[in-house]
Amino acid sequence: MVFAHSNACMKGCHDTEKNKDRYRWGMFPQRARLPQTTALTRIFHESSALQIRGSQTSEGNRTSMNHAKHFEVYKQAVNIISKNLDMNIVITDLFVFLKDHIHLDELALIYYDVPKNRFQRLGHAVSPNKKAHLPEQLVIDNAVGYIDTVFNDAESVIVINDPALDPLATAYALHTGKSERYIGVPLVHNKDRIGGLVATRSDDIPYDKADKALFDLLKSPLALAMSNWMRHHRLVEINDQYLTQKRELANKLRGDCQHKVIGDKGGLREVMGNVQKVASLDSSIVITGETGVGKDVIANAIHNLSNRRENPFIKIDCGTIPESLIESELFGHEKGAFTGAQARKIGTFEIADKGTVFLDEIGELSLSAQVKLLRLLQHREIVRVGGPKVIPLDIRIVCATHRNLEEMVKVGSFRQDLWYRLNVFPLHIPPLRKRKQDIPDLVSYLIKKKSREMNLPGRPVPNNFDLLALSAYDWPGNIRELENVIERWMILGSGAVSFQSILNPEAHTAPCPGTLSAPSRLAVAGFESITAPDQIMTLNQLNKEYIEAALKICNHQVGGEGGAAARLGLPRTTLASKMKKLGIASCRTHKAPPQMR
Ligand SMILES: Nc1ncnc2c1ncn2[C@@H]1O[C@H](COP(=O)(O)OP(=O)(O)OP(=O)(O)O)[C@@H](O)[C@H]1O
Repeated sequence: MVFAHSNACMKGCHDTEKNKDRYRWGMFPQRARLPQTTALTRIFHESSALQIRGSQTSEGNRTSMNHAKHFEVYKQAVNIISKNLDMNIVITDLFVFLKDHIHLDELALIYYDVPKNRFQRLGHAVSPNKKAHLPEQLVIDNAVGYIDTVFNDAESVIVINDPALDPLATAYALHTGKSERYIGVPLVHNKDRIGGLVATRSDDIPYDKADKALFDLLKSPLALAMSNWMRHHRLVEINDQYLTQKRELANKLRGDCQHKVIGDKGGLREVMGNVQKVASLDSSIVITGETGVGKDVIANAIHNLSNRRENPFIKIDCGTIPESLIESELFGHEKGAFTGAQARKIGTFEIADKGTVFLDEIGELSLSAQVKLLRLLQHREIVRVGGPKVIPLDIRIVCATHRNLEEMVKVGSFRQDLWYRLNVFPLHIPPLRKRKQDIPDLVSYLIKKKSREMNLPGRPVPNNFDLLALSAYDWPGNIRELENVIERWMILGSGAVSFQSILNPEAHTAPCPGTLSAPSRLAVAGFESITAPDQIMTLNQLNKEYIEAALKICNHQVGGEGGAAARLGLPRTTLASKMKKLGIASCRTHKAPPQMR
């Protein structure tokens, strides 16, 4: 048996008659001097001294294998073992082959599955008339100790003619219900204990020295094959894990993205209508718009609504890659294509085959890269830098720019033919100041997003006053700026700080209509009654009136319980400084200054 005896058993064996049935010895007498040879010739050299049964038809039919025949058997076995990565096929083919050289009814490759603490059958072949097979999995007591004992003598082939003498053989015999004879060889590769090859025979004839010689021949190639299989298996497992993770992330991303185009029913209704129309086609798209309006978001939406959604979506920011590298980034390069190209590099387009490439800031693309991009768009193929090979690709190009590409075409810094090829379907994203109706939805979406990112237990809710302040702002940085403002607001403590103070209203609010003087009840009532532009006042005016109204209601008490600060949800000091800034006389008729804490 491969994983043969325990120490205790071995001891006992020396003292009993049964020991004769259970013999194991080093296969090859130590040679005084071995020529410097390869592993293969060494095995061949050593094994040639042994007797191997030429035919299994009768025990007496043994022939001394000559050098050439021995080598022939080894060669054929190696051929079978290395032909296939599937160990089941290897063992089945090996079983058929070995039957011409040794008597066996069953052949199995086994290994010890450490996490599951059990022996596992990996490849298996059996004679058609054999009914009870070695089990697929088997648990024995003290498996680790048992394996230690077996592998400490890893150079030996083990023969067990009495299963009672070996714990694993005993367990197998209990399972099959038969007392069989076993021959096995432990497989070690690079000092790693890989597993073992086990054969059984059901007749009464013991395995002998010639059988052992044959098994010894198999151990190196089998150990190598099994080690390769294990590595392959591990890689397949890792690959599967990555694919699962990738699928989950893609699903999550898709899920996020589906809700991410805020304003699709509002200010982006028209844009999203066009996205729906063009997404499933392969037409190139140019997205234009100011910085931060959501060009990335729309490019993502196009990919996710297209038939390419299961394939890669890769964004390249042409503005951030040095001009000297951009060609190699996009199209890849061959080894030695230029100084420093020490290995072949696969470019983004190749990686994104069957998917979408989003070229942000396409206006930054060098003229030579523009030529290559044109070739991709015209012929659906690329050539790596420094390479002769034409590589066909199936890519959809979406690009974006905040530069005026038509102007660039006019001055010759952007190729006209490429511009026509790209600009099949232009999409313009309006700036946030032109779609302020989206602000409330964007705000609640961004608060939700930031709360998640910042791991906050609850989500702050802005009041109407806050929303009005946000709507009055111009948003030169568009949604990216809104996102930053919200993050700052949340970090500073949403209840304690107003958006106006973050936005610096003096610089960005709409021009002051001058003489507007809305009744303070507008402020107190939450502005529901504002219905016309001339009713809008500046936020400073509004703030002032609102705070004055609150003070009046609170009997001019600023701090303490029931004071205006508490009612306004502000720390007393914050309200006091606002009052100072807005020119509101503090504690005009304050009744209880000591209460101000
Ligand atoms: N419609 C939208 N719904 C939700 N979030 C959005 C929307 N538009 C933009 N955003 C968010 O605003 C931020 C900026 O958006 P994005 O990067 O897409 O802008 P951009 O136009 O590509 O900017 P740039 O021109 O600087 O590259 C991102 O965090 C994005 O998630």
